[in-house]
Amino acid sequence: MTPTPELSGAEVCVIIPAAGSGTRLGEPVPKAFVDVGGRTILERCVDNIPASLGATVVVVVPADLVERASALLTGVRVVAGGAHRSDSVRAGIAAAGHAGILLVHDAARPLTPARVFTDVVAAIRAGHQAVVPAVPVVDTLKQVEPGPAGLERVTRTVDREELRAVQTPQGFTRDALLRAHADDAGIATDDAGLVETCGIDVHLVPGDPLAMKITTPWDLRIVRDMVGGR
Ligand SMILES: Nc1ccn([C@@H]2O[C@H](COP(=O)(O)OP(=O)(O)OP(=O)(O)O)[C@@H](O)[C@H]2O)c(=O)n1
Ligand SMILES: C[C@](O)(CO)[C@H](O)COP(=O)(O)O
Repeated sequence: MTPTPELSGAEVCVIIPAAGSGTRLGEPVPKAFVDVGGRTILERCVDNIPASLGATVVVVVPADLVERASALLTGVRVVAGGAHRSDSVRAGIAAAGHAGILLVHDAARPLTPARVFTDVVAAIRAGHQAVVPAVPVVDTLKQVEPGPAGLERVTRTVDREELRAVQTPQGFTRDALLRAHADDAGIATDDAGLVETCGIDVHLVPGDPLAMKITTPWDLRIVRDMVGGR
């Protein structure tokens, strides 16, 4: 892979979609604003972006929380998101200026190590258009169909050796991410999925267990235990 000269010094912008409601978490405030050990998930997420990237940061929050987020965070641009994750990412892209490398990083992954960010950016600078952190799948996976009396029926066991669980930050050249979102059919749960649909190759770097996403109350409990908070 030949490094792409125009990307070797390209500016990086990290877009943080944080406009979700956290339905599966079930807290009384939107997920990014939930407290973990005295600080919001969102503040922790922003603080984890390594300074060595020299990145600009765009945070996308629910429209009624733009002021609150702006007061909590310094040195970032805060904009209002939309109904779906991809709408919020598009609002972030619109506020990202002309950075040549765009990272999209869930606010819901507040413990992501710096190494994951730097590996993603290094792989983009090395010439890849789309780079995603991923971890092996450790469970045995079954494909199912609806069955009688509400019990699903297994149709087959999936070969987990061919599967990876993807995380964020997901990194893209500006052109790749813009193309993917211009064509968005609204079905992908991540940005790499939209990029794949455009026919652009997506490559993987090692993810990290600490880049786990807070989705359920159990995840929140784990993260609170890890930071020594309530
Ligand atoms: N309309 C939306 C929906 C999601 N997100 C963000 O996308 C990330 C990943 O989404 P997820 O963890 O699924 O968050 P929620 O959509 O809030 O969760 P749920 O599906 O349980 O409601 C989160 O940082 C979330 O804030 C967003 O910015 N705008
Ligand atoms: C972007 C993402 O976090 C990658 O794992 C994920 O796809 C978000 O959607 P989910 O439905 O909450 O998994």
